[in-house]
Amino acid sequence: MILRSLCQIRSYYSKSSISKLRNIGIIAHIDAGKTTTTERMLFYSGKTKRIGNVDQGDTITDFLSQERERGITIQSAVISFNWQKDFKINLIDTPGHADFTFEVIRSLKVLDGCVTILDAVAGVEAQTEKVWKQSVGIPKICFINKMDRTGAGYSRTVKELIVKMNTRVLLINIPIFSYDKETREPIFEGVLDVVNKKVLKWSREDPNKIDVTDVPESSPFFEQLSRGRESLVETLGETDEQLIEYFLEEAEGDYMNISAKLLNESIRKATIENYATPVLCGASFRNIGVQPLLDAVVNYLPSPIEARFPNTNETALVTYDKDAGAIINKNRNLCVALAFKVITDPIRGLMTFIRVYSGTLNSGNTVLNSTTGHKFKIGKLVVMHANVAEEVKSLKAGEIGVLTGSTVLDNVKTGDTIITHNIKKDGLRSFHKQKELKLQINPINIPPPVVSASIEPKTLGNKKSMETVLQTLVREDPSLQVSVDDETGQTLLSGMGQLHLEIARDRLLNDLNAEVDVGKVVVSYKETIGKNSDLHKRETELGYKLELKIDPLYEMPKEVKDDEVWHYLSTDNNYLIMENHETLQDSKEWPFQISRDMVVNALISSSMVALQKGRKFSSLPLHSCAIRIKGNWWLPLEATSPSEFLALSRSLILEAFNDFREEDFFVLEPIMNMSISVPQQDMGNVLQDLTGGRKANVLSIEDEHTLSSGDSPNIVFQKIAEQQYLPPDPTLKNANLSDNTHSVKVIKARVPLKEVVSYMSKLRSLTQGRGNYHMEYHGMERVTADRLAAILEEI
Ligand SMILES: Nc1nc2c(ncn2[C@@H]2O[C@H](COP(=O)(O)OP(=O)(O)OP(=O)(O)O)[C@@H](O)[C@H]2O)c(=O)[nH]1
Repeated sequence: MILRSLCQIRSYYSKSSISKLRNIGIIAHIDAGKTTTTERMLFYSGKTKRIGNVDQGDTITDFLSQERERGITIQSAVISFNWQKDFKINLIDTPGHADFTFEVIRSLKVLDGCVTILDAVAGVEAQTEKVWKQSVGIPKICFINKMDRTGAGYSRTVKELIVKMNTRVLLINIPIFSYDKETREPIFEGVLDVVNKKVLKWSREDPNKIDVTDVPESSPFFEQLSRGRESLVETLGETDEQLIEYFLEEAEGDYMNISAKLLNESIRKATIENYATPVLCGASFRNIGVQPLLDAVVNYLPSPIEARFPNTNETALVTYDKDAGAIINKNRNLCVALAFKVITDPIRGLMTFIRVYSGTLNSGNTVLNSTTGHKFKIGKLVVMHANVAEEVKSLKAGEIGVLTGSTVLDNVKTGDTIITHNIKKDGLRSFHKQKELKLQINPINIPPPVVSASIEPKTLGNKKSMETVLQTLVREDPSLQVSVDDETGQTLLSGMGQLHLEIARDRLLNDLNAEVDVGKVVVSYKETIGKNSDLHKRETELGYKLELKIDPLYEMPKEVKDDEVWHYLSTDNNYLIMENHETLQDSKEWPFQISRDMVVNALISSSMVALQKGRKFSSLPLHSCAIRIKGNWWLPLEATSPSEFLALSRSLILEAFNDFREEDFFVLEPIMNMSISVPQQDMGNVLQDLTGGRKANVLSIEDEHTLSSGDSPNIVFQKIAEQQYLPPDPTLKNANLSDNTHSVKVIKARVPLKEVVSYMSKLRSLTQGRGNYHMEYHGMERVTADRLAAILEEI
């Protein structure tokens, strides 16, 4: 039997088009098979006529030359396709490497649901754990991929999932195997569909062909099916009383008598409420299991009207209409969208990806960027199918599309909110000034950069064009930072890791044709202060008054006191703290000609310049400092520009810095959390190398599939994992667990980044190419005395 959509579950929910939209992301650890699975999804949906392969570098979503060369995803691609005829899926394939975490975070912001792909051999890996935690609140389904590999463990992975992610699971399908006639080795060939009570076996020759059979009592799969159903109903019953009622009365206590329709409704509810995670399995590379996964996406993940609304700066009343989608503050004319990604296409130019949350965005509309306060007219709107664009007249609530054209250039950046009128091309005036025009979807936090490289123009004549291409690069990827040293004039490009900067370098040289020299990747060190400055005050004849001091910021307070406001100074854990104004706090009137925002911005700007300069001890930017402004500042009522106030604050901050002497400064370095997988037999060598020259602080050593995960395990979920029905893992039966050569250990350690910048080649040589590691930023710590001299030399 040949089927496109296996379950063919007719839609039982509302038929409006928005209810048939799914904005989903594929998230996982590097190499779990995200791109391979996406390619199959595109093929089965009819979007492509042939299946692309990562290993041959011809996939649809990894279309950048660097992605194809390296076989990894670097930027998240957005692609739209249909499933079960009229469901539309907007899918984002996100990168798995930790250096591109920001790319994942900004995608998560606009997703309503996620598919988490796990490698059945490796289980729940470090990056999956991290992304899972970052996507808290977003409903997920799990796909256990690579079931065809030796050492695949379906049940082992499910157990890890429950314990490490603290989630209940709903086993939608279970793997089935045939056995090689000679070796008796298990061969993965399909799934037992627990919901629809079918066995599905995929043809090896024809990727479209599936053999679908019933499971009568005489079938060898019957026992697994009935236990699987029992487990499913029991888990769902804990939250769905109606299902239990039906089970006891209509189904006469027989798990087999509950219809697929009813089960699917209950699974959908449990998933959207984040009560449990549906789990499916397959081997995308062998084209097994992808169609049921697509069915699960439309059946279980939320549409935009069921998804949670993102946090906003002002409280917004959000109601949902089945046709119009989200309506904010009962204003049906209000369109709110978020720009979540900017790319520069060689042909189309600047493209700004947006997600519409409420209302309709029409091409040609005048819009307000509520983050910057700029108004502008938008040009053409398009919807992307990986790198192919389709022009559309409008984008409705829930949809993801792209703003194109020159008007976008300086008007929108990643994280900005756009407001416009649904119908009128220029209807902004009809909105409430404070309520609607001030509304912002909370910005995307950018993680701090930890490495940098110098960039120099090849000739002086190339300087201007270098600045322009660097601007393009940072506009596309705000997790890259460009800074210029005032004194030496040197430009530094900083990023999340070595790979991040290597990719940026390739992009600069090959795609943007920049005539520049890029220096070696070096660690970004910072410095901090060990004591408070005195209080510095000044009053000028013109009537300006300011009083401030500088404090070290060892730890952020859990809650900010009522009598002060904290402003984050964009990076390096620095803050401007403004104490409540002694006179202004009780009066509603703002007496000055210049606005409150201008005053705050002047203080922020002078603080940032002073802190960035550092250069007290070792010319490094300052980190973890707070500039505290006393509440008695003043400026002439008639002043129309903040420039005097800016100059005063700048000189007072520099004066306060003069209180510190050399011994009051400390150099800080980035410390990384590492998770290193090594064969047991090589563990001694790897540990010796880590704790010796690399100064690692080893936190734990665990078996690869340990369930403790190093953190304090949640007893409730450990119990749930013990009670969960799990079928046997035939592929693990033959594995000799006492054989050390096959056992993999995971070393968790904290290591200074400097000591592991090019660790991969060393690890590979210590483990004959079998070791692997994952690392992520932990925080900044003081450089130990024994390493300080060497580091100062390096700077
Ligand atoms: N045996 C087997 N290999 C697979 C399967 N799925 C993917 N692979 C292989 O695993 C490797 C990684 O696959 P990708 O699809 O690039 O993984 P990814 O998660 O997209 O990787 P990044 O984008 O770099 O994070 C490739 O060599 C694939 O051919 C599978 O089902 N079985």
